[in-house]
Amino acid sequence: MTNTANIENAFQLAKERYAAMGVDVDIALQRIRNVAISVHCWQGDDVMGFEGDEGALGNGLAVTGNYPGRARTPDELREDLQLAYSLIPGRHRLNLHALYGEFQTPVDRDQIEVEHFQGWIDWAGDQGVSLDFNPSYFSHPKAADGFTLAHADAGIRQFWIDHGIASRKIAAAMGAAQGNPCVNNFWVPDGYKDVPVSRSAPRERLAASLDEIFAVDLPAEHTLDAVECKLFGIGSESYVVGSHEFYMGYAISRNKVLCLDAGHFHPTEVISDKISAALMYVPELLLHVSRGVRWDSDHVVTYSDELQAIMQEIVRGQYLDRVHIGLDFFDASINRVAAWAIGTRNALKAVMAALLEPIDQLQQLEREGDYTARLALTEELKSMPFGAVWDYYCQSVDVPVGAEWLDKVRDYEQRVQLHRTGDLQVAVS
Ligand SMILES: C[C@H](O)[C@H](O)[C@@H](O)C(=O)CO
Ligand SMILES: [Mn+2]
Repeated sequence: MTNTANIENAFQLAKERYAAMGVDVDIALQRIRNVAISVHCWQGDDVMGFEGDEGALGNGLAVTGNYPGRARTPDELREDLQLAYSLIPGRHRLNLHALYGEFQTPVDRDQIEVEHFQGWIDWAGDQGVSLDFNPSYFSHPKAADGFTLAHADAGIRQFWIDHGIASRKIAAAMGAAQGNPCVNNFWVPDGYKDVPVSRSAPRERLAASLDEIFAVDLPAEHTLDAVECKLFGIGSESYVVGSHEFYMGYAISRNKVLCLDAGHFHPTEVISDKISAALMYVPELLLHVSRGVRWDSDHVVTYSDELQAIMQEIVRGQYLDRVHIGLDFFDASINRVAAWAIGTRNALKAVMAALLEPIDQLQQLEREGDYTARLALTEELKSMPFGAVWDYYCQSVDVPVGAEWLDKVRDYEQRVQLHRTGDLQVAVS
């Protein structure tokens, strides 16, 4: 058990150390309270959704592991999310995929409507959580050959165009209900396993399909369209239609939000270096903070160098109001609520560490060419008592300090998750 007074004392000492460096810890604490992470619903149920078809996950996405306790219904997922949010300091968002609608009868993707998400909208209102959204271009018979919006068949393309249009209406309704924009992110898996002989034709079709989807302007205060690029996927190893260059150009020319997923580039390439460059040309960014291990494996986010670099870039560049921070991982080999808690707490810890840097001083040293001091100070920062500030923040907002949150997950696992045996799909006949 942590001791409240010890945490307070450690915090006061840490505050003095930071003040000596020119950092006002109280300002950092005020700022972190306004950082809302978009927590992805799909970690809770292994990206299965509630369409009732028990269809296998497909189109480049794969979840491995068989840890018990997967959420099988919207109510179970909401209950799990409520526990996760209670373990994470601050007020955060929920990122919902279209296949998580609540359907009483089978509803195909081109027919989804706001009513199928009303349960989520009501729940989010009650919880004080804002929603983000995504059309789902995977795990569907009309995506079985790996193509959707870039399909050579006009009928299949139209089906997916209609899905995209439907998703925008739902996102706009969510934004109107919550009073802030719902970011609606388009990830389209289309690509070839082997080397294509026309790389241009699918790209031309994808651009034309997206243009049709985005033809109607929707109020920016309700919804923002984002587009997510990818280098390769399972089954699209040789060619992905929506590559980085494709979507960078698309987002710039159509004034869209560009989504950068940390797992969607060559393993030696990092998105931390792309943020400032992309923000020179696109209005806003959406990040999918993820962790690729050798490939886009969507491992739970850890407190890695790259996670720290991403948050440093956002804070150092004063981009907190232009970057939407979302998460994207799915691990079925550990407790799924714990996965959310670990990944989201890490993302926030990295934001907090970035907020505790003496940025003006560091940037002045750089301008003056004093790279010796720049390196010396950035290295000293690594052993500053940032953990004491983080613990105090958790305590001050009544969230478990340190690994205390794990006891709550263990208790919930025993009482609730381990009783979820078998697949209990919503009744869709
Ligand atoms: C389920 C998500 O939309 C998906 O993970 C996508 O964002 C992605 O990153 C695909 O590789
Ligand atoms: Mn992603």
